[in-house]
Amino acid sequence: MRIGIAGAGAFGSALAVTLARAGREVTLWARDEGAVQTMRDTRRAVRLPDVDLPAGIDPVSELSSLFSCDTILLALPAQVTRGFLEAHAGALSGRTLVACAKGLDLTTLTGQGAIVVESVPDAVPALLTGPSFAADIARGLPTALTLACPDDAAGRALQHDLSTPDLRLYRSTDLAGAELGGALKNVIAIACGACIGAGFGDSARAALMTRGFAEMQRLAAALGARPETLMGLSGFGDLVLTCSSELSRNYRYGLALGRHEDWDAATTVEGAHTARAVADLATKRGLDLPISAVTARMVAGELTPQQALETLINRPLKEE
Ligand SMILES: NC(=O)C1=CN([C@@H]2O[C@H](COP(=O)(O)OP(=O)(O)OC[C@H]3O[C@@H](n4cnc5c(N)ncnc54)[C@H](OP(=O)(O)O)[C@@H]3O)[C@@H](O)[C@H]2O)C=CC1
Ligand SMILES: O=C(CO)COP(=O)(O)O
Repeated sequence: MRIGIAGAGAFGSALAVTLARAGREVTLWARDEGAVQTMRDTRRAVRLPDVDLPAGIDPVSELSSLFSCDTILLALPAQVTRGFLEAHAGALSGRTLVACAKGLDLTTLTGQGAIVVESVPDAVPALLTGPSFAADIARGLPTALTLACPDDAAGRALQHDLSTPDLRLYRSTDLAGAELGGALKNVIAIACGACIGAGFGDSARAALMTRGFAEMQRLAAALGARPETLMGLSGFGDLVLTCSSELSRNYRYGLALGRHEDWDAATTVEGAHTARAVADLATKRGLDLPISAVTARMVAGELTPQQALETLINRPLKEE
């Protein structure tokens, strides 16, 4: 069985590496012909420093090679997934499509699993998410993730196809819960980074993580997720990792906001887009999500971290 991966960024490359090390044949697609040629010539990943590509990985720039795979992992930025799937819906018909991005689509306010369902209705939709840095996976460090697939039988097969000796996959049928956990934690990670960057301290960060998790649960429940999914790897697990490690781009972006430092706009920071989407969803559904709301306003340059803190701490006192 050959596994296709769309996107040879950090995550797509890391997944390709762990799968190929476990003996799977992998077609790794990137849009940039030059990058593909470099990978073929050097057998090194272009977006992951010092990572060798095992022989089982075939880097390609022709979409036809990707579309010949029965199972395709979508490791593109969250705002790119829908356009990619809609443009190629015919060629992707009937495939198993595993969304790997973590973010809500800004135009439709939908998660990555729902995008697969809507864009390619006759595909088998699935989602791979949870606490994992690409660099850790590529180094062969132990990692546990959630594989969500509404079709239990297809999910069981996929769990075996995508698990490796270093990558332990837990199964779920709750696509909505898994996609929301991975997307929403990025917003809270930006808030936590800003908190530490501005010097508000570890206690304040713990409060943001806890109250941020309450917001994640509130929004996810309103959108039909199962509460227990948010308690697992895709929700709580990824929240802990992303809010506490400088390996996270979302957290580092927050640190830069807190320190009033410049940030490279080309870096993938999913939480910046998702913060806006969450603010829109909260307005539409009449939900109170104060940490996400101030984070969206910080990202938009409408609030400084100090103003965001004052907004949160001066809210009316309430029961926990
Ligand atoms: N990095 C990580 O540790 C993890 C990342 N993820 C998630 O994976 C997703 C991707 O992240 P990551 O791989 O790190 O991001 P990167 O920034 O490393 O890579 C993004 C990739 O997407 C490609 N790309 C961007 N726009 C397009 C487009 N319009 N059409 C085709 N390809 C495009 C880029 O190609 P080009 O180089 O040509 O611009 C690049 O190869 C994110 O949602 C992230 O949250 C999940 C878990 C861990
Ligand atoms: O999702 C991730 C860890 O699970 C990667 O986080 P960043 O996108 O913030 O780097």
